[in-house]
Amino acid sequence: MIVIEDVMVQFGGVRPINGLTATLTAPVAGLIGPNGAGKTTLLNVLSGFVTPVRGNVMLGGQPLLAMTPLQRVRHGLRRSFQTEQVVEDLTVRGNLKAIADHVVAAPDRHEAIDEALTFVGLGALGDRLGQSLNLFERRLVELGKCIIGKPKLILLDEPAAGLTEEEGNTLRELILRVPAEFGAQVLVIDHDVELIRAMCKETIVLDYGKLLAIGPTGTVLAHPDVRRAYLGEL
Ligand SMILES: Nc1ncnc2c1ncn2[C@@H]1O[C@H](COP(=O)(O)OP(=O)(O)OP(=O)(O)O)[C@@H](O)[C@H]1O
Repeated sequence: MIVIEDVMVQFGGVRPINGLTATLTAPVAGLIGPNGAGKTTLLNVLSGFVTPVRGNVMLGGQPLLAMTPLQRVRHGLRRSFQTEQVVEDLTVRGNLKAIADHVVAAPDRHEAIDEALTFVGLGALGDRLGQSLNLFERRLVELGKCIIGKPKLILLDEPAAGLTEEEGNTLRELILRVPAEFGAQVLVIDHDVELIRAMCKETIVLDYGKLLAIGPTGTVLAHPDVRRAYLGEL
């Protein structure tokens, strides 16, 4: 469960997050909003790259904001980025080891990496270099990195962007299995409303840094303010 209390982020005169209070409990939750709504900034607050001027964030009952990004990773926070972060001159296994080294005890690392590779279907590609991977394989490596070492919360920024429909569906099915199989909550940012509808039981909508709506995804997407602000309806 993520609890966000009165969070404000200020960059000069801009407030990309402006007094946001919200609690997300669904195993797979969605985060949507128009361009510039503050979605990426909220992910940056959760992962520790942006420090709010005020507010509080709790993950699994523990306050996050006092932790460094690495402490948050050790506390169970994982993140994938819009542009995937696969290291080109490491193998697939090496990419997973880079995170396992921080979050899994040495004797258990090999098994944790094998488990993640098998889950994402890259068992046969463990020795391939990052630079030889296509976009879908890179997304799978990213997801593999996210599930290593008892994650509590996985933040996915547009996980299916640029993938074919079939690849997107495969990734979606894997993401939906994560809460039950790895015990982590997943928060997905995406502009694809149908993807959010298909994946997320609960959705939060931001608009200019403020909460526009939160609740069951179907209810939220039918909300007149959301349809106006986000879906462009009058
Ligand atoms: N480092 C920064 N300095 C100044 N302004 C920033 C900074 N980062 C973000 N902003 C501004 O904060 C606002 C929210 O940006 P953010 O990237 O969080 O929105 P977003 O909802 O993720 O948008 P998109 O869907 O386009 O990725 C925008 O007006 C943006 O220009």
